[in-house]
Amino acid sequence: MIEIRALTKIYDGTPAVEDVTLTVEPGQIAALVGTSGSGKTTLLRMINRLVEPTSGQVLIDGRDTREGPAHLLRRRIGYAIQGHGLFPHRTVAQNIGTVPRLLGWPAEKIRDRVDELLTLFQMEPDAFRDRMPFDLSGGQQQRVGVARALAAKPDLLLMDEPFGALDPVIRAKAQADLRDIQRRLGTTLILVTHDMEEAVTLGDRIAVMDKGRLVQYAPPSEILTAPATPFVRDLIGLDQRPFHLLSLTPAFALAAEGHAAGPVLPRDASLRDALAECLWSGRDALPVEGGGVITLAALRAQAAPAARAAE
Ligand SMILES: Nc1ncnc2c1ncn2[C@@H]1O[C@H](COP(=O)(O)OP(=O)(O)OP(=O)(O)O)[C@@H](O)[C@H]1O
Repeated sequence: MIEIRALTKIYDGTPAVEDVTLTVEPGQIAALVGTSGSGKTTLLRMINRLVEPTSGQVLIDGRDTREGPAHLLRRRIGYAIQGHGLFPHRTVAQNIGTVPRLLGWPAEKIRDRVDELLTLFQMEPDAFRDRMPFDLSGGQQQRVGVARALAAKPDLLLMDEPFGALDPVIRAKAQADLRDIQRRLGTTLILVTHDMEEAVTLGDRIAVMDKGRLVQYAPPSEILTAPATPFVRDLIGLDQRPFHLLSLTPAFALAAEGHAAGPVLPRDASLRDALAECLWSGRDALPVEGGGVITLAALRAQAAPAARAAE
């Protein structure tokens, strides 16, 4: 469990982060959102002490992160940033093996771990382990960056806009992969993002920052339907609210008795995907993989009442 208590960072008399308190339960994803300059990166970097707090505390599983040297703390915490930050003159395998090597893992164990992670990220180990970063596509570099952050099996992973540079298709895939891997490994994840859709689909809870302060910390559905301040409402974007709400629910959860013609919707597709498919194919109902159908009327009901309740 990550406990952030009254954390503050002051630069030249101006607070970048002010009195932030929040807890992230083990195995959960917290998404940090807010306008540019609201203190998200500073907050994230105080957790692994890349930035030293002016005051306040961070506890990881009850232990104050100020106990012991910062570089040892950082070996226990995965960290992935936008633009991946790979070492350009090291192979994919050397990049992924960076922290295990620092921790003194035997060479064979590191090799196995590198291959395991490459396989997990759907990059054939024989084809990729000896490549250099410049030989990879942007999406592959990004996945190697995340694999490197996960290499030493950290219980905690910090990510700062990890998918910011990716095109929408690769981005959606990378997000799905991350969620899958995070669930499988039980990693606690704190993620900075500019993208509300990413925060809604990945976050168990969303932390909204405004001018260095935490203004709301709640599950996505609550942020969307009961924004705590006008700032949070603006950040969500009122016109996007129904779509964000639909993104929260997988298709199988709304599938009801009935019959519908045409191609089947994957059971894990979101209701937003279902709406897009209805509109695009001109159908009023879609069959869902594994049984049942989703109707346009059900999608409308799902998107609307919660949105109206927030008015
Ligand atoms: N090393 C520093 N020295 C002085 N001021 C800093 C430093 N780092 C950050 N700041 C200031 O602290 C504030 C918060 O910055 P931070 O990078 O945490 O915001 P952010 O929400 O991550 O922004 P963005 O979304 O643009 O990355 C900004 O006003 C920034 O200028």
